[in-house]
Amino acid sequence: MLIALLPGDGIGLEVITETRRVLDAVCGDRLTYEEALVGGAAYKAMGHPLPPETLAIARRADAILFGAVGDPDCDSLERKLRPEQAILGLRAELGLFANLRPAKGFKELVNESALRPEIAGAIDLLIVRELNGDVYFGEKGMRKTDAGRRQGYDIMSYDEDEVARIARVGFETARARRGKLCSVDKANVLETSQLWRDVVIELSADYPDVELSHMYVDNAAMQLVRNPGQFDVVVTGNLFGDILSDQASMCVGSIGLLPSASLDANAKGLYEPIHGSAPDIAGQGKANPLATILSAAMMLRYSLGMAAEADRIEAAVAKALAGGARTADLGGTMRTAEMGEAVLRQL
Ligand SMILES: NC(=O)c1ccc[n+]([C@@H]2O[C@H](COP(=O)([O-])OP(=O)(O)OC[C@H]3O[C@@H](n4cnc5c(N)ncnc54)[C@H](O)[C@@H]3O)[C@@H](O)[C@H]2O)c1
Ligand SMILES: CC(C)[C@H](C(=O)O)[C@@H](O)C(=O)O
Ligand SMILES: [Mg+2]
Repeated sequence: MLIALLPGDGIGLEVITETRRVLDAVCGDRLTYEEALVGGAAYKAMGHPLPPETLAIARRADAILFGAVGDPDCDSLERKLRPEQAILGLRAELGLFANLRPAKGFKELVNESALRPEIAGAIDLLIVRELNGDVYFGEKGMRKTDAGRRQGYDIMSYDEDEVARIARVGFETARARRGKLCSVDKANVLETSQLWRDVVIELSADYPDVELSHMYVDNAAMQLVRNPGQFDVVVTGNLFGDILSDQASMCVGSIGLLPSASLDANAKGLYEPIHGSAPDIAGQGKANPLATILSAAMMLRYSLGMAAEADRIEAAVAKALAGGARTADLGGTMRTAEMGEAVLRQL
């Protein structure tokens, strides 16, 4: 099976290196890789953050393993040339509309969580984030007001089909887990959210076995910290899901722990940590590679039909943590490669 390997920028390279070692140990030559430049690295070498060659490799691969994009050197570029356009472009071009971001506590880490141990111990939720629409992909620009003042705008919109297809993913995943779905919106203010809520309620007739609730996003942010154990599956839009998933990572212990899958209608997927290129620690061997290693496990399970191998990797990560493996984000002193080795030892 062919994997498109896209390390990207900053710590993306470091966390992909460790993940590749783990995949080699578990899958050997059953996986082959085509590596390509993406993000700031691609812009610097080829003048575009998502060169056609990279997109072609992503299209023909069975799955895509992605590090992170983002490079401060590119901050002054016009928006369409910035590194982040690469990940947005891949999501749009490949129709990766369903972003699954699981946040599951490790019992060994309850003391590293930002929450009290008894609350952190209860977190086991899945954020199902819509990934092809919302304010991310609406018309945007910069214009002048009648008074001659600069005005930036980004149009937020969802149509009912976009809402329905992600809501179905929410219902189906809730059905396969603990049967609870919380739809998060801002229906007290936004028309997009009112439509979102209406469509979710209409669909719920097909899922009488799923217990549906609705929550405004501001309350959801608070409830995630107060009592994350109340959530099973959370389905939400692109922007709210982006923010809530970073927040959920600190309930578990670190942003360096949360993996993700971005799936199309046929479960072809891109797999990446939820974090970015972390320029503040890039190149220093400080990054926690576990989010990417766990993303690779999701890849094996969802796109490659290798569930037993995925289980092995997840068990090895849990054992490494149980054995005291800690990078700096978890209050320890291990370097990125040492954390990779701690996982390898458990395999
Ligand atoms: N999917 C992606 O490629 C993606 C995701 C998020 C941000 N970004 C981009 O990354 C760049 C940096 O953004 P940011 O600083 O807001 O977010 P970030 O996630 O890169 O970093 C936020 C903070 O968390 C820390 N951190 C992140 N991952 C870590 C890890 N694995 N181990 C230890 N610490 C970790 C960083 O050091 C930083 O202090 C920006 O260009 C942004 O657009 C890309
Ligand atoms: C880099 C950025 C475009 C991206 C997003 O907002 O989706 C990131 O924050 C993420 O969570 O993957
Ligand atoms: Mg994000």
